[in-house]
Amino acid sequence: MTPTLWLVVPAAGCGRRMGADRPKQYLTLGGRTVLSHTLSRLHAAFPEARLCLCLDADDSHFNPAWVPFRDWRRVDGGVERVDSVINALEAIVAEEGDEQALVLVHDVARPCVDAGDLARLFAVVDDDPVGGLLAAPVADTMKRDDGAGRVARTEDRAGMWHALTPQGFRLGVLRRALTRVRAEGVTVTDEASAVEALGLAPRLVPGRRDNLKITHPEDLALAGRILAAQASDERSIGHEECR
Ligand SMILES: Nc1ccn([C@@H]2O[C@H](COP(=O)(O)OP(=O)(O)OP(=O)(O)O)[C@@H](O)[C@H]2O)c(=O)n1
Ligand SMILES: C[C@](O)(CO)[C@H](O)COP(=O)(O)O
Repeated sequence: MTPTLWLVVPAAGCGRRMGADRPKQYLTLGGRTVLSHTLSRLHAAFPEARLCLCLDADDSHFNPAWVPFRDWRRVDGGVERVDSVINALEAIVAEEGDEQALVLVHDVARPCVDAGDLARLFAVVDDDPVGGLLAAPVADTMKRDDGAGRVARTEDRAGMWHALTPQGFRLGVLRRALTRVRAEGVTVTDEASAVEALGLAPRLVPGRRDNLKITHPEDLALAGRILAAQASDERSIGHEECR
């Protein structure tokens, strides 16, 4: 039997760096919330997946109408991202008997994720014994600061990648990795770091650099321009196909 595909969307953050009057996933682009855009992108790529949405227990902004999935459930987020994802995995384990179920974890703050990237990531992680993540090769020169606003040194950018999301792993591997780093007090900012701490090497799946994580105020307008450009490209491709 084909293992189930689960999508975990951490959406319980407060958007401190955005500094808005609400969590950034509830800011709007083109009249729709960031959360709605992100879930629509994931649903277009994986309409039959099962969704586990991590929301703050006191979230007063969420509207279930923004969830396009037929099979979805809400779990309470945790203090940190890793706690939110672990809460989702525990809810999945309670429903899913198969540790081989594939779990893709995607930030709600990444609404511009490309359908082709999603398809390529799924194809890789569905056929890999470890799993992997979308990532973009570093194209800028990278500086390490001295803590006082000056350059301490330039880092070698060869072989450096920006980790993006989704990041995809088998349920058993991911649950073991995240619970272990939390138990050991190891701080991780993505799922792949926890899997690496098991001594495993996730696959790097090259992804588009416009898979932006909305983090700072200027990112919102940039994400809006990316979404508009992607929509325009889709319309022009649609016209081409009609000719
Ligand atoms: N306790 C947390 C913290 C973060 N997230 C989610 O993890 C993703 C990436 O986190 P980040 O971009 O840091 O979002 P925030 O934590 O909201 O931002 P900030 O750090 O600026 O507060 C976001 O989709 C966020 O909603 C979560 O589900 N639970
Ligand atoms: C998971 C992630 O998006 C990969 O780059 C990133 O680590 C999230 O970091 P944040 O500080 O929680 O936004």
